[in-house]
Formats: sequence, structure tokens, C-alpha cells
Amino acid sequence: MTFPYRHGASPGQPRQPEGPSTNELNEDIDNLARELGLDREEVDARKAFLELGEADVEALRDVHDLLECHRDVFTDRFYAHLLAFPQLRAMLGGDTEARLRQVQASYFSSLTAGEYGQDYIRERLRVGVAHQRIGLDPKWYIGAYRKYLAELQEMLWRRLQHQPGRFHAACDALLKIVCFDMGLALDTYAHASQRSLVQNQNYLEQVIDGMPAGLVVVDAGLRACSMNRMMAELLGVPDGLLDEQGLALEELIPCPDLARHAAEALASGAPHDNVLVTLDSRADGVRYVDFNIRRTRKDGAPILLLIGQDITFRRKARLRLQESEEFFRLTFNQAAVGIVLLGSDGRVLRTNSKMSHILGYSEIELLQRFFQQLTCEADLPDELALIRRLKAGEISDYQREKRLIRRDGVLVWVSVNVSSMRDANGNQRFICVIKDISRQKQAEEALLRMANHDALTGLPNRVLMQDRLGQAIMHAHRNGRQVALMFIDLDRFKHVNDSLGHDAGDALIVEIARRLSSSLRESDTVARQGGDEFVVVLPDLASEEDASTVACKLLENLFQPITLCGQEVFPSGSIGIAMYPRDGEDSATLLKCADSAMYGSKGQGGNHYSFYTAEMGEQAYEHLRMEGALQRALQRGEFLLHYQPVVDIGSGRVTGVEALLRWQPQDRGMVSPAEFIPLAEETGLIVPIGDWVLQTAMRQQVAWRQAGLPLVRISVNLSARQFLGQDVAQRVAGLLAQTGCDPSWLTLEITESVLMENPVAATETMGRLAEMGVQLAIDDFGTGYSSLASLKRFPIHSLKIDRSFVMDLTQDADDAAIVNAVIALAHSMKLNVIAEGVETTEQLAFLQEHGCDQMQGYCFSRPVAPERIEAMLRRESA
Ligand SMILES: Nc1nc2c(ncn2[C@@H]2O[C@@H]3COP(=O)(O)O[C@H]4[C@@H](O)[C@H](n5cnc6c(=O)[nH]c(N)nc65)O[C@@H]4COP(=O)(O)O[C@H]3[C@H]2O)c(=O)[nH]1
Repeated sequence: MTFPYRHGASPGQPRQPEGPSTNELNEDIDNLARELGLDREEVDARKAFLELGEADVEALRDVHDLLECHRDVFTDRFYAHLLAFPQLRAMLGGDTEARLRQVQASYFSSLTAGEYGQDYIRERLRVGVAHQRIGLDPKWYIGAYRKYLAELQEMLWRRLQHQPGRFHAACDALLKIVCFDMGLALDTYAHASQRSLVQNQNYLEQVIDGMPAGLVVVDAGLRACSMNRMMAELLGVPDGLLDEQGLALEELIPCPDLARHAAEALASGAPHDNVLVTLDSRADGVRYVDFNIRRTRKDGAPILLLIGQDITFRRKARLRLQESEEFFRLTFNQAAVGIVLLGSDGRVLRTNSKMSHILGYSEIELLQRFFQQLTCEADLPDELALIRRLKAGEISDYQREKRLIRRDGVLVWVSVNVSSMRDANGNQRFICVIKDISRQKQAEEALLRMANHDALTGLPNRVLMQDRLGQAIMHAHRNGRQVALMFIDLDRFKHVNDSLGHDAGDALIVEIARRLSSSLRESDTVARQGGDEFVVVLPDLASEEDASTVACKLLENLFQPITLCGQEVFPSGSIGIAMYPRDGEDSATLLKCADSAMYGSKGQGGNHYSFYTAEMGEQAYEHLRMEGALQRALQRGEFLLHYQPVVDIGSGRVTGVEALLRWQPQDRGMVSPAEFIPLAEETGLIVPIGDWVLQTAMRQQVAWRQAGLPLVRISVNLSARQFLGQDVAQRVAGLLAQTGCDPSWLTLEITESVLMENPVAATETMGRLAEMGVQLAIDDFGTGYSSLASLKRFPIHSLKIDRSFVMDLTQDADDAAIVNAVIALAHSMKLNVIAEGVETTEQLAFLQEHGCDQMQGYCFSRPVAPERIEAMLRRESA
């Protein structure tokens, strides 16, 4: 009999997605036949036991045709019976009913077809397997066979009631073949169930072996009886370690804690979870196993299942996580920079101790604030704009410098790095790394200040002044206003510096800076140009008069006494003023003009202000031209010396000569020293020029001596700069040695005013020169207002009476009295007296009469070339 079934479906159960293929089924059936041992012998044995013989086969064949004509009616009735049962209806109904009916009809035919060999048996097994697979219970099977037999019997009876022999033979044979079929079906069922059991057990073992957890089965005596491969691997023991006797749990897993939990679980039946076991006997390092213990029964006895999960990786990962969290926490808290986590609204969510340190707030206080409250108001708009861009995803981070507000309200410069991130819940957060750069900013400001300010006075320096002047010009240009630029040079500053020392000079400069600053408005600029020079910028003036007013005020404020080293000094300045736009339209031109104007004021004796004029410009140009020309003159050898004889008044003989510098440029006539010495002095060129004069005069002395001429004293003028310079004595000594000049026949002339500029330094220098044997004379005596008493301090040999007194000697009684007094004084101090500029015999007679020792002047000889002196000397010695 074949149960009609839908392939892959089982009654009352959902459709299987896919059933076995025909090939697979055939293979299964072959296997089944083999496993059931259904070879010919077995089949014959079964048939023999059922007493199914050839007669029965014949009896069935005999009724085949009789029944065949009832096949369709039978199938309908059989189906009607089956479909009356919902479970079977679920299997047989639906769209495959027609096909199933056909299968059913085919079985009906084969039942009496008389062919019950291997094909028949295979077909029966196939149906049995199919039914077993769909889960058809044997009860339906047996019930269906019963229905079959009953229906067939009924059919046969109707056709053979008059042939009882045939009827009984057919019924008997039908019963046998149906029983044969049932036997096969039941065997199929039994075999399938057994195979399923074995498969299940295998499956279970495979599952247990393959599961990622270790399993130990422990018996009631706490002996481990079996374990899976995973547990063997975990414990690092061979797979087949446990024999039938098993091993004490504590021996297998040396962990008293686990044994204790196992004993408790065994006693109480309560599950024990998360028993942590550390396995440290493995060669590859420690393993951590988390055990869950369950009590169950096997063969009536309690057993324990110890399920161990290898949590080494998890635990190590957790430890690593803890370690990294701890590392992060420490780093976060001890970071040398402030770190703040902000919510998307700017609230401080997390902060570290450095941040508290920077801002002076406690951590709790910071957590109650928004970054907007902590940011300097001026920096907030830019900050908010950057945060908006972060939020919009346009940028992922930014870095900037800004000011935060400390708890005490003081602003602190910080550099901030802000990055956007998401927290575990996907909320946007901003992580800010904040570095206190206030020191760096201070240093930058100090550097900037240093670059733009004068260190001594704190005033803007030349660089900043130029910048301010540029701005003032731009502003005045736009608004049709004027700018005054003043160049201020202190009068006689050098004198203070040299006589009272550099500290006093510095103190004076600082005081001048203060006075200038306090005389001006905020918008004006006072800058130190260098040395004793200051520049004032007055922006936004309406007229030149405004500049005059300021200049008057400045001069007045400068000319207030100041005590330096116990001496009262009256500082004064020379101011030159240039006006924008009248005198120039750019800084450089205005500075040049103001400088020239300042020289104009100096020319007027100082303590004066002058506006720039075109003539000043020309003078300044000439000044520059001369400076260049002087430099070239030295290089080209355009200088020469003339000598004026100094005559002994008593004998009328030439006793000496004064060397006087001459400049003979290639392109024009002789230039008087009165024209270029002051400029050489101012530019410092006097030093190399003076060296040249000294050297030439000394060589001249040596040359005359070597020429056999009588020895004469050579006098050389020393300028202020030469004399007051640090190394004059050294230079003279060097030149004496170099030329072989006899120092006792050399006189150095220093003007009285130079001596009085710095009497202390002068005394020292003169002392060093006198020690070398050089004689010293005070030139232009009478013009420098030196007290006669102070003369005693100087190691001098001669006084030269200034030409201005000699000039009017015979007409002016005062001059005569002065000359008279000077001669008397000099003699009382044992000094030699020389009168300069003696032009007339009357003057000579007066000097002679009053005991003047020597004289020089046009009445005897003008300054002349050395050859003329040589001739003069030869004449005298002849
Ligand atoms: N009217 C008139 N003048 C007379 C008479 N006798 C001499 N002189 C002039 O008076 C000046 C005397 O030199 P000084 O007072 O040292 O004045 C000198 C001196 O201060 C300076 N000087 C000249 N040569 C040198 C030098 O080599 N070194 C330095 N440092 N200064 C020098 O230049 C000044 C002018 O020199 P010089 O033009 O050579 O002018 C000389 C000389 O030519 C006279 O009877 N009547």
C-alpha cells in the first residue's frame, strides 16, 4: 500500500522547504535494504513465514483483472475515507491530490499484479521511507491497510461469492501480501527510528565536541567521567585522558573553589554560575575559565555538567581596557595641558586638574559652566563660528589662540585644539585641548616691545616712530591736515657723558624722555632715535603755529635743572621741525628736513627751534658732499701741512713751528681748515686725519734733524674728539715709536674749551702725554673762561694767547689788560707764553715790553710749506 503524500510535507506540520532528491532517495533505499538485510534469502524467509507462496501469487493474479476495473472507484472511496481525517487531509489535499491519486492507483494495480520481487520490495521501502520522513505515524498506516483489505474483500465477495474457493484463496493471498508489505513498512519505520537515535547521539556528541565551551561530566563521587575536546584543550591534557574510572575533579582541575561549588551543586541541585578558574599550568600562558555547574541525572544517578567558557581573551581584553582606562584617567588628570569635554551646547562635561589650574575654578565649578562663559567676549564670535562649522561637519577640528576668563576675571591666553567626536549614544561632543600660552604671549609682546621700543627710556624706537609717522601722514593726507616732525638733539650731552660718566648720561636721557613725553598729548609720538637724539611726531595739526607752540613748550620743559652726581645741570635741546606736506611727503624726506633744521638750531647756539627752510637743505647737501670729499681726500692724499714759525720775542729767532693742516682738492683751490675741521670733527673723520697730521709732523721733525737743521719744536693741534677719545696717549706713543720723533721737541695744542669740557679726563690724558715727554700747550687761551686756578691742575708748559686779544691790543685797553694779566699769570706759574696772530710791530712791541716769551703771526711769517721753513732754518743757522 502506498500512502498518498505530498513530497516534503508532513501532516499537521508546516511545509518543509525542500525534500530529498530522487537520487538521494534511491541511495537511501539501497542503504536501507542493505541495512535491513533484505537479500533474496531474507525475502524468501519472510515470504515463507507468511506462507506466501506461488499459489498465492497465482490467486492474486487470478483476481487482478476482476479488481482492476474497480480501481478508480476504489481509489475514490479510499480517498474519501482518508480525507475524512483532518490530519490526513492536511497531507493529501491541495494541488497534488491528482498525482497522489495516481500513485495510489498504481499501488492498487501492483498489489495483485503478481510481481513481488526486488522492484516491488524497493517500491515498498521507498514508500515506507517517505512516510517515515513525513512523520506519518504507523497507526495511520495500519488503519489504511485495514481499509484496503476490507474494501478489497468486499469487492471480491461481490464478484466471487459464488466461487468460495477463489474468493478465499484471493483473500488469503491478499492478507499475506498486505502483511508482507506491512512488515516491510514497519521495518522501515523501526530502522529509521533507530538510525535517527544513533544519528541524534552522534549529532549530540558532535555538538558537544564542537561547542566552543568545555564540558566535564562529573559523577556523584565528584569524579570527572568524561569531557569534550574543548575542555581537554583548555586543560591542556590529552583528549582520551579520562578512562572508565575517571579522575577526581580536583585532580583534573586543581581548583578547590570549583570543587567546593561542584559539591554544593551536587548536594543542593542549585545551579552555580560564574565560578572563575585560573589555569596556570599551560605552557602557553594562563587561561581563565568561567564555569557554570548544572546537576542532572544519568541512569538514575545524579551527575554534574561543568560547562567552562574560555574567557581568557575577554578577561585580558577587559584588563587591557581597565589598564587603558586607568592610563587615560591618569593621563587626562595629570596632563600638562588642560583637557575639556564639551557637550554640543557648550556645557563642560568633563575636565582635568590642569584646566582648573589654568582657570582657577574647581572641577565642580567648571562642570557647572558653558565654554561660552569662559571665553573672552571679543574672541567669542570667531569661536562660535568655528563650532558651527564643526557641527555642520565642514571641518573635523580646529586650532586657534584665544583668551579665556579666569575665575578672578583676568584674561589668560591659551592655544586651543578642538575636535569633534561622538559618544557611545551618538551625541556630538567636542574635545578641547588647552595650553596656557600666556608666558609665550608675554615673551612675544616683550619681543615686539623690544623690537619697537628703546630699552633705556621705553620710548618707541626708530622703527615704531617710522610706522607712526607713516600713519600720521596717511591720516593727514586723507583729512587735509598737517604733520610736524621734530628732530631734537640735546645740547652738550657729550659733555655730561664724558665729565659725569655714562650712568649720569643715561639718567639725563631718561629724564629728558620723561619731560618730552609729559609735554605731549597721547596721540603724539616721542621716539628715541639713538644717543641724545629724539624725534617727535605731531599728527593732525591745523597749522605751523601749533608746532611752534609745542616746540616752545618742549624747550621750556627741557630747560629745568636736574641734579646729576651732585652737580646741577640745565639740559637744553636743539629742535628742527619739518612739516608735512610743505617740506616733504614721505617719512624719509621729512626726517632729512627735520635733521637739517636741527643743525640750524644748533648753529644758533642750541636751546632753539627752527623750521626747515630750503637753504638748510642746501647746507645739509653741502655737508654731505664735503663729508664724502673729505673721505676721498684722505685716500687720495689731498692733505698737506704748512708750518708757521714760532719766534722767540727776545732774540727774534725761530724756536718752533706750528703745523697747520691744508686741503688741496684736485678740482679746486686750497680749502681752509676752519671750513672742514668742524665737519671732520662731527663725522669722526678727524681721528684718521689727526693721525695723519701727527705722523706727518713727526716725520718732518725727524727729516729736519736728519738734514742737519737746528732742532725746532713742532706744535700740532689736537681736536676735541681726538683729545677726548679713549686712546689718544696710546696713539701718540705708537706714532712716536713709529717715526722716531723726539717727544721733548713735540708740543700738542689743546684748546681751552676742550680742556674745560671734561677737566677730569683731560687731566688724566695730559698726565699720560706729559709722562712720555711730550709738551702741552693751551691754545686760544682766554676764550674758554677757565678759572686760572684750574690751570694748576694741568701738566702744561705753554699758554697761547688767543688771536682775538692780540688783534686789538694796541687799541683796546681791556684786551691789553687781559694780555698783560695772562702773561703775568703764566710767568707766576712758570709757564711759557706765546702770542698768536701778531700782525703789527706795535703789537710786537707791546708783547715785548710786557715780557711775552714767544709769538707767531703774519708780522713774521704766514704758515708756509715745509721747504720755506727749511730755508728759514738754514739761513738762521748759517
Ligand atoms: N689773521 C691772522 N691769522 C693768523 C695769523 N697768524 C696765524 N694765523 C692763523 O691763525 C690760525 C692759528 O691756528 P689755530 O688758532 O690753532 O686755529 C686753527 C686750528 O684750530 C685749526 N687747525 C689747523 N690745522 C689743524 C690741525 O692740523 N689739526 C686740528 N685739529 N686743527 C687744525 O684750524 C684753525 C685755523 O687754521 P688756519 O686757517 O691755518 O689759521 C691759523 C693761522 O693761519 C695772523 O697774524 N693774522
